[in-house]
Amino acid sequence: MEGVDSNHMYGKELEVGVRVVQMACSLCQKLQKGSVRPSPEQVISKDDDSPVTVADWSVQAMISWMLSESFGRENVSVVAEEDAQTLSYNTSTSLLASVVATVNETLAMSARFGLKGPATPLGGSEVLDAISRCNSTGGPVGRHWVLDPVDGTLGFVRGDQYVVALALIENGQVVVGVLGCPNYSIKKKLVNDSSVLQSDLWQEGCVMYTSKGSGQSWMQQLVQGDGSLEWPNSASIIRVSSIDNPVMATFCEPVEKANSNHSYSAGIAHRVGLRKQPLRVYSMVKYAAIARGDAEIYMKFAKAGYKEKIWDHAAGVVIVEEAGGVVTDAGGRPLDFSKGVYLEGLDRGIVACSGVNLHEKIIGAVYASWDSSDL
Ligand SMILES: Nc1ncnc2c1ncn2[C@@H]1O[C@H](COP(=O)(O)O)[C@@H](OP(=O)(O)O)[C@H]1O
Ligand SMILES: [Mg+2]
Repeated sequence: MEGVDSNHMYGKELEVGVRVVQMACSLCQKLQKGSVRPSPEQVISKDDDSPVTVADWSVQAMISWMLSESFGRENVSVVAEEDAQTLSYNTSTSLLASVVATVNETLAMSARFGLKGPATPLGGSEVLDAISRCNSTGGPVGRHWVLDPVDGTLGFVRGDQYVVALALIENGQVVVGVLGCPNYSIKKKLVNDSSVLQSDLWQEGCVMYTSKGSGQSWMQQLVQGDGSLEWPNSASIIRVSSIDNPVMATFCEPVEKANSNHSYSAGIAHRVGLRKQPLRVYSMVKYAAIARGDAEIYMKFAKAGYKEKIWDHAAGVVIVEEAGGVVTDAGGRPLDFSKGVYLEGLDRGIVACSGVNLHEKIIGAVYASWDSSDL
């Protein structure tokens, strides 16, 4: 029951990745708990209408700074969701001050997570610089970290599921994946009733991680209260579900209709004989649910023209694969992380399954039904 140690390939990258994601989860929980939960005016709408909060910027700044410290600034290329533009406006002084305070409060706890923080607190320009350094566009050559500081920002704002997702891509392949799931308890299963996800589960979240080729994915508890992170640690190995009968299988999909066509996935579900109601969950927690066997299928069919970004999938895909699952586009081909910020060439949608039998059935149903759909 021991997690990977530093002799393992990508050992240092994985170790630093888990430590910073644990720290980021702690940051998010502090913001989400009680009084400092973002009020509506603290949730800013981006150009694509998706929300961004102090948590998104603070996590990105903190992780960017830590990666630079750990691996050397000149060696670190980060592809991440946020930029520093809004925060740099003259009208954003108080927003920037909140981000700087949050980042410094978190960095001050570095030792508990086995990391070294700055000698003196970071100033505004250092925080802005750490955020804007994450402007790499990735690509087929070299090492690129891929970060979604808060995936499922809507879930975060609503006190529901969200994740901190960090991955490392090397020469176009995802080689390390870390998913911090602050509201996804190690013990409790996901249910459709979001009222069960309220405050009693805070502090019981988990972090999942893997490195490519290890043949295993791990799960550990979030560091609690004033606790500290041990490494190597007592993480548990997680495996996908062994259910391959569609009648018994659970499928999950995005909560938001705008992000995936619910009626098309319902048609696929009917065709392959799935009986259970879909489990609608925000964020990459859907990948986490497949990896640890809480669900068997994840389907996402975005509107034509929407281009999936690598940070919304990289960490989840490698964790599901190493836990024994299969992830492809809806045409059955592997996702291509080598083309830059987007999953270029993605065929119709994304299908993640606990095993090949269910996966073949879903892909077959897509081929059989696509032409008669309005997608
Ligand atoms: N129109 C759209 N279609 C599909 N996915 C979208 C979308 N608009 C945003 N998304 C992505 O869907 C993610 C949320 O996933 P889900 O719907 O599964 O919870 C968002 O991540 P962020 O919350 O990090 O912006 C965003 O990247
Ligand atoms: Mg996202």
